[in-house]
Amino acid sequence: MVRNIAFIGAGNMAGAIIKGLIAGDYPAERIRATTRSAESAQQAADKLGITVGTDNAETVRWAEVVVLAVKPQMLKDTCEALAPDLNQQLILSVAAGIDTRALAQWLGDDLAIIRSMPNTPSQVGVGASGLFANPKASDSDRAFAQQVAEATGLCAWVEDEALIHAVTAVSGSGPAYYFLFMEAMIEAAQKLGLDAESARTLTLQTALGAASLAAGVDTPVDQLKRNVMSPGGTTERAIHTFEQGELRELVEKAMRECAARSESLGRELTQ
Ligand SMILES: NC(=O)C1=CN([C@@H]2O[C@H](COP(=O)(O)OP(=O)(O)OC[C@H]3O[C@@H](n4cnc5c(N)ncnc54)[C@H](OP(=O)(O)O)[C@@H]3O)[C@@H](O)[C@H]2O)C=CC1
Ligand SMILES: O=C(O)[C@@H]1CCC=N1
Repeated sequence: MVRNIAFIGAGNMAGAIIKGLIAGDYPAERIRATTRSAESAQQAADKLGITVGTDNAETVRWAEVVVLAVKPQMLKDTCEALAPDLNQQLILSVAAGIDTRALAQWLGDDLAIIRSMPNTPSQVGVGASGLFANPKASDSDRAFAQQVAEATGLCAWVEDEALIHAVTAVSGSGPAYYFLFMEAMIEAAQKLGLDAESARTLTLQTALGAASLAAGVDTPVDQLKRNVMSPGGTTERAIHTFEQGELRELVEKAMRECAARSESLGRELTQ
């Protein structure tokens, strides 16, 4: 299914999705985007190979699908300015925290609105998105949103919108947790004596290998972990150190904080 898609915002997240779509052979001439400044529009156009302008109204009138990809703090003003130019386009919002009820209030009550919580690995085709559709979205709207999400990776639907907060804590923000872990491993590897390049490549390949293995076999991750841990061996000492440092509790706490921030962001910005 090919529809004219307008991205309002062409930053990190929109750029990741657009790159994924184009890599999956979605026709570039059916994708346009806007930014605030002519300078950033030019930069995004050069980077993405699509038309990028600064005229939201014109771009939205051209579109059949409008993807809201500005920061949540900008969303209310952006939506209210767009509302007069909407004519039953499907709305896809990637903004954290802002629910479909608020979006409908700002954009128009009758609109089909689908929220997507994607992540930046979408730009290399390994994204993970959570999707929620309001009741106005048709099966074909849902199919289109799923097609966009699957062009950049995999997706899962939630039927309770509140679960988008949980999706944000897992996959939306999740890449940053792994990047932090990689950063910490690279730093520690250098303290153990490896040069910077070896520290980096060995860390990244290990992350890639572990994720590929976990995704590629049916074995549960705790068993995969045990497969690395020889009794009385080296890994056991490292894992024991993580457990003693209450890594699990810390991960749960961090993810609860993330979901709570998604909720409070929504409350703050939709009052
Ligand atoms: N980054 C991530 O990992 C994820 C982000 N998200 C969500 O994606 C959304 C965008 O985040 P991100 O891509 O990181 O943000 P960026 O700051 O990278 O991009 C924001 C973009 O919005 C543009 N913009 C701002 N105001 C307007 C406007 N009124 N009209 C048109 N364009 C406008 C900016 O243009 P200019 O440069 O000219 O200001 C810029 O291109 C957020 O709502 C975030 O919650 C969701 C999942 C993951
Ligand atoms: O940090 C944020 O608010 C956005 C939403 C999910 C990932 N980045």
